[in-house]
Amino acid sequence: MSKAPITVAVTGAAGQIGYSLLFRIASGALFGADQPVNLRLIERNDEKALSALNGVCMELDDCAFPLLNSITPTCELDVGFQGVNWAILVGSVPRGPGMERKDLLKINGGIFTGQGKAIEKNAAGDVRVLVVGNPCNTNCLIAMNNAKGVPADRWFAMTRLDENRAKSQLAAKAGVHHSTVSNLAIWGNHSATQYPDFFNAKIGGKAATDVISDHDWLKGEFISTVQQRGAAIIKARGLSSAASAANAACDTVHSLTRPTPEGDWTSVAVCSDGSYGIEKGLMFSFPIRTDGNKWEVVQGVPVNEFSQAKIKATETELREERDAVTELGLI
Ligand SMILES: NC(=O)C1=CN([C@@H]2O[C@H](COP(=O)(O)OP(=O)(O)OC[C@H]3O[C@@H](n4cnc5c(N)ncnc54)[C@H](O)[C@@H]3O)[C@@H](O)[C@H]2O)C=CC1
Ligand SMILES: O=C([O-])CC(=O)C(=O)O
Repeated sequence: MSKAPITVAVTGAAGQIGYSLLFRIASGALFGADQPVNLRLIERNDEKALSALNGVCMELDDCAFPLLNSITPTCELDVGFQGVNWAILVGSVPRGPGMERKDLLKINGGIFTGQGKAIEKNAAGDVRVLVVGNPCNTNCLIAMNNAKGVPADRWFAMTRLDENRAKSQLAAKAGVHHSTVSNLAIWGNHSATQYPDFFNAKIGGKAATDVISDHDWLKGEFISTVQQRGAAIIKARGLSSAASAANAACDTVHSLTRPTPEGDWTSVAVCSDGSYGIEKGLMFSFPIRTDGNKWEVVQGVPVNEFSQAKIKATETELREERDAVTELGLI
């Protein structure tokens, strides 16, 4: 191992997503085949959760991953976030059938105040944070506002699963492979108001609206399928999506740490700087580009009347969530 290891904290490490995610991180899927990693695995201070975490650590040991430099299982936030370069915040309660993700705010919101504070106190100077636990945009807002010493451009909430789902739906409709779909922006909240922007998406380099002639499908069923995909998986599996969520977390970190392919963009929720008229400070999913270190919201993406209405609706929901957590005293 020639490179210095990257230290990654994962909360909820013994949960469903953790069980898929940790093995991908340890095998090099996020940071590359020559990049060693230290894993700091955080769970609740609960006998069952810590026993499960112990089992996961045993399995990580049993993989003998060449890139895995160390594993630190803990329920102490000060230990878990010590010196971390990346914090992936998964630990929180998933929703059940019939719930919206924002119904989890009261249950999960409080987790992110303490974690924000502990990240500010203990993490490395270059820390970047990806929030996966739902409702992820507003949980990220809570953590960020409890860690004012960590710059706002280091905080991300995951909408990549929505981007991947939308690409897969468009590809299936067009009868092509999903790898040919690009420029798929998810705007707004990781919720039923998100807007998967088919107007700017491309299939094989052509406008998706030229390749797919059924515009009623694009404006209706396509959007609602992507918005409701999480609920559909909960209904089918009895549990929320875990492997695809872990995969999307890997994709997110991978995309944020490497230059974005020319002409394309990726979707992730970031702290709004007012681009596209979105209220500053909300954690809002935009099309972004990066050089692997510094990212920027892609400017000048055409937003027509239809898109504008959808983007406003998801912004309104995020304002409401922000107001709710303000009232709860979490920010
Ligand atoms: N942003 C996205 O696209 C997606 C987000 N999710 C969300 O991810 C979260 C986790 O999902 P699963 O892994 O399936 O749930 P899970 O219930 O299988 O695992 C959650 C784990 O978090 C732990 N945990 C709870 N509170 C904690 C705390 N304060 N500190 C550390 N660990 C804590 C639990 O002990 C458990 O092991 C849920 O909120 C779910 O809704 C799930 C899929 C996609
Ligand atoms: O739907 C849920 O609650 C889990 C999730 O965020 C997703 O699958 O997109």
